[in-house]
Amino acid sequence: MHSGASDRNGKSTTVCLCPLPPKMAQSILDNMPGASTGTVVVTDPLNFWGGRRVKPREEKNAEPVFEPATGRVLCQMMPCGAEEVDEAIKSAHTAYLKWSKMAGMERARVMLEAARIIRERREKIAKLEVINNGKSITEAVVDIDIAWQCIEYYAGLAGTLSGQHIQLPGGAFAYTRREPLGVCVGIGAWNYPFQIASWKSAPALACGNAMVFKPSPMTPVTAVILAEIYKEAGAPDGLFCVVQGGAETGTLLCHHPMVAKVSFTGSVPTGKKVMEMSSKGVKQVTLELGGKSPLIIFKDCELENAVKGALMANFLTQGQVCCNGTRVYVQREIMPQFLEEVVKRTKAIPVGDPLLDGTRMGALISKPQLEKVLGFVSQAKKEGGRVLCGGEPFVPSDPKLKGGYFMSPCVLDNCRDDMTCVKEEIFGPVMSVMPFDTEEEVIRRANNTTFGLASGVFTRDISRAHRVAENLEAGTCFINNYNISPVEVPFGGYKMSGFGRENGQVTIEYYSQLKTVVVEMGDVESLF
Ligand SMILES: NC(=O)c1ccc[n+]([C@@H]2O[C@H](COP(=O)([O-])OP(=O)(O)OC[C@H]3O[C@@H](n4cnc5c(N)ncnc54)[C@H](O)[C@@H]3O)[C@@H](O)[C@H]2O)c1
Ligand SMILES: C[N+](C)(C)CCCC=O
Repeated sequence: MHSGASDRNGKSTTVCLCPLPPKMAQSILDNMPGASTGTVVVTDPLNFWGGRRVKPREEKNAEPVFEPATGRVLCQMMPCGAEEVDEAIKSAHTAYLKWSKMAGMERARVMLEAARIIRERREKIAKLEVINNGKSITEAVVDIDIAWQCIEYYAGLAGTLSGQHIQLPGGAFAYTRREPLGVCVGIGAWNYPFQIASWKSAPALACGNAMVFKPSPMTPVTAVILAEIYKEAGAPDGLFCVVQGGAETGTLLCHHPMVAKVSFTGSVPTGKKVMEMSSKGVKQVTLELGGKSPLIIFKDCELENAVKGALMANFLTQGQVCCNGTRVYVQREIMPQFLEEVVKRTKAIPVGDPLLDGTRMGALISKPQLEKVLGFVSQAKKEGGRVLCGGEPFVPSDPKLKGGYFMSPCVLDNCRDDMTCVKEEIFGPVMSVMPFDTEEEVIRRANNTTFGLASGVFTRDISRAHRVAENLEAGTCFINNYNISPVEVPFGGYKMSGFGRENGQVTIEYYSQLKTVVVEMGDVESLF
């Protein structure tokens, strides 16, 4: 099937599109209830623009996408090139022209319907996420819940966007208008594929923008589900588009002249490139980057909670979480009790088939990532660290999981601030534990990093808790908990962990712009 598209000079060009009716895509989720680890192959197109799934113009440069729990090929990801990126952005711009003229409450109704549909299909979406990402189904369902809650939250804000009236002398006045930016680009990482797509699209759409989203090439299969749901909910065709690809496709998106803003989630090195590319077109940028966050446990803490907090801070999504509290500072007096309990709990974490309800740790995203994390454990031992548990490749007993990327969660002690495992982001299930003596000392050590994404403190002393939170250089500080993600509160980094925010009311500022209108009610008093 062919569809005409006009180029910049208005001449019509023909691009080979192979659209699928939206109902075809539903079949992928419909197959989920009966799916199990090692049985799914995704063959439908994974791009989405113009209100339909679209195959790339030429099926070339295909890259295999693996199921982390089995090492099988889940699908082929074919990166979009310049023509497809241009098609998607133009599709988004067409939708933006319509969507931006709607009232906030009209946008809200579409977003609330999208949130309802996601909620209704949460288990099916979560299952597909598990198959592509490797995280446990228990976590994935929570991730999908946080995704629809984010869309619901910004639907609530869509109708509240407003400006100000300012009275000026002589009857003159001014008012401000909060206006959308236009076509926004979202670029996602692989650890929370559906959630990241939702966290970026929800505020963008609420403010009247359209979005073109590029998932990580390692997790291409669920963002297109979100695109279908937005369409099903009544969004204009092109409002939320999905283009697949890696660095080259991402570069094309950042350079495209019709893109007003780039919201990026990923590593610091890539974030720097995105920032540099966006500067060429003076595009707004939001960077959600890496971290190596401190978790500080004082001797007066409620120890049971502190241990649970340390596990939550290190082992969700196989430790592949940007804001994890992987530098665990424990006041010296309680170190023995802490280590005994945290090692016992870590050893008891069920590792295995991520689709089983009892599993709490699935497979890491890829074989290279598994090998990288195991390399950090080896390096830690060379530098004097002591492995108290885990840190080894894990082969589940189920034969279908033999090729999966599993490892046992690891607790290291005898660590020092100058060790590689303490300085660098590992992005795997490795907790590095260190003793400290005083509050002043631990704040200094906790802040001695170029990162600044998150932090945590466990103490019963309410004054100390807030004093420590004030003095930690990080975008988030969890007090007596860790890695909870209420969408009502902003999330984002300090220092090299990035800037801008996602979630919370403040994020409206990052997806809109303010126009001032000054109204003269009298005559012009001219100097000329
Ligand atoms: N702060 C957060 O919210 C957050 C969340 C998840 C992951 N992360 C960070 O992301 C990293 C792991 O994710 P990753 O391996 O996908 O990161 P990555 O930087 O390798 O890739 C992130 C995304 O950028 C794209 N990309 C790569 N090169 C690009 C380029 N030159 N131009 C445009 N796009 C490009 C990738 O295709 C991918 O979609 C970790 O450092 C982690 O801390 C941060
Ligand atoms: C949902 N969390 C735990 C805040 C993670 C956000 C994305 C970071 O990896």
